[in-house]
Amino acid sequence: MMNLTYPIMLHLEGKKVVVIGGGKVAERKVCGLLDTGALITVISPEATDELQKLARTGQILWAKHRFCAEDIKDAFIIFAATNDRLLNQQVKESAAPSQLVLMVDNPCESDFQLPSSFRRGRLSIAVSTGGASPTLARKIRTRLEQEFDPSYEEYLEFLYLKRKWIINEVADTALKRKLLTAIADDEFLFSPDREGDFQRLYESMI
Ligand SMILES: C[C@@]1(CC(=O)O)c2cc3[nH]c(cc4nc(cc5[nH]c(cc(n2)[C@H]1CCC(=O)O)[C@@](C)(CC(=O)O)[C@@H]5CCC(=O)O)C(CC(=O)O)=C4CCC(=O)O)c(CCC(=O)O)c3CC(=O)O
Ligand SMILES: NC(=O)C1=CN([C@@H]2O[C@H](COP(=O)(O)OP(=O)(O)OC[C@H]3O[C@@H](n4cnc5c(N)ncnc54)[C@H](O)[C@@H]3O)[C@@H](O)[C@H]2O)C=CC1
Repeated sequence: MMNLTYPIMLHLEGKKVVVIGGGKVAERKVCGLLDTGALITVISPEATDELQKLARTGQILWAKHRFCAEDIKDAFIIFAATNDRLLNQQVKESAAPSQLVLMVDNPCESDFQLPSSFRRGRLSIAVSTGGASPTLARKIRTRLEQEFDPSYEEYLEFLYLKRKWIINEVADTALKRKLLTAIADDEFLFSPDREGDFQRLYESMI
């Protein structure tokens, strides 16, 4: 029986992430890293138009040369995303055991895999098939995007602010618990007046 993977949400602000290769797959991995605050470097003699644009606008660094071991010094995460299987393997071998390496053509020997994911503000939804079928992961993600539509972004912001308020202002543990459960009810998702509904709920409980 194979070991299971462990889902995790990483804070990457200020962390060095190196992507070896500048093709379509490298581009997809890079796009998923934008807006995380990671310091992204692409190592590749060639790069897609989109990667070149990201380099021009300063969102990533592009080192226009072939991989050498020095490139991954101090990297927290490394994507070996070239079309050369041996080179991808060599990247893994050049890395320290504590560095997280993903080889795009070798899931079994990689330290992690990427799920298919989307965001609605503070809400992240990620789907993994453990390498069985990235296409199915994408299909499920597309289905979930319909259910968890863009209205969730505002809803999550409401939940975030109200939860913070409740934790800071409500001392009674039982009432706190009741309020935190109540704000996650569908009623607030569909409400045209969340603030008013919350005030009424709060007053009915105190
Ligand atoms: C193990 C994993 C490691 C990793 O993270 O890279 C991996 C590995 C491989 N992918 C391959 C192929 C494809 N990958 C995609 C797409 C995605 N691949 C992603 C993740 C993962 N891919 C990880 C497992 C995730 C899981 O299982 O759930 C997604 C979800 C996330 C992302 O990349 O950001 C993103 C969809 C994003 C989205 O749209 O939502 C497509 C479809 C397409 O391009 O449209 C195809 C072609 C069709 C097909 O194969 O199904 C190949 C074979 C290469 C070959 O030999 O041809 C390998 C290598 C192997 O399997 O050995
Ligand atoms: N994990 C995943 O999600 C997927 C993985 N794959 C795998 O990913 C590989 C790459 O796919 P694409 O991006 O479409 O290929 P591609 O051919 O578009 O790009 C390959 C890139 O690698 C770079 N490269 C080659 N040798 C290099 C070296 N020594 N140093 C630095 N860069 C070097 C090239 O300049 C090029 O930019 C495929 O061969 C396939 O095995 C394919 C689809 C999905």
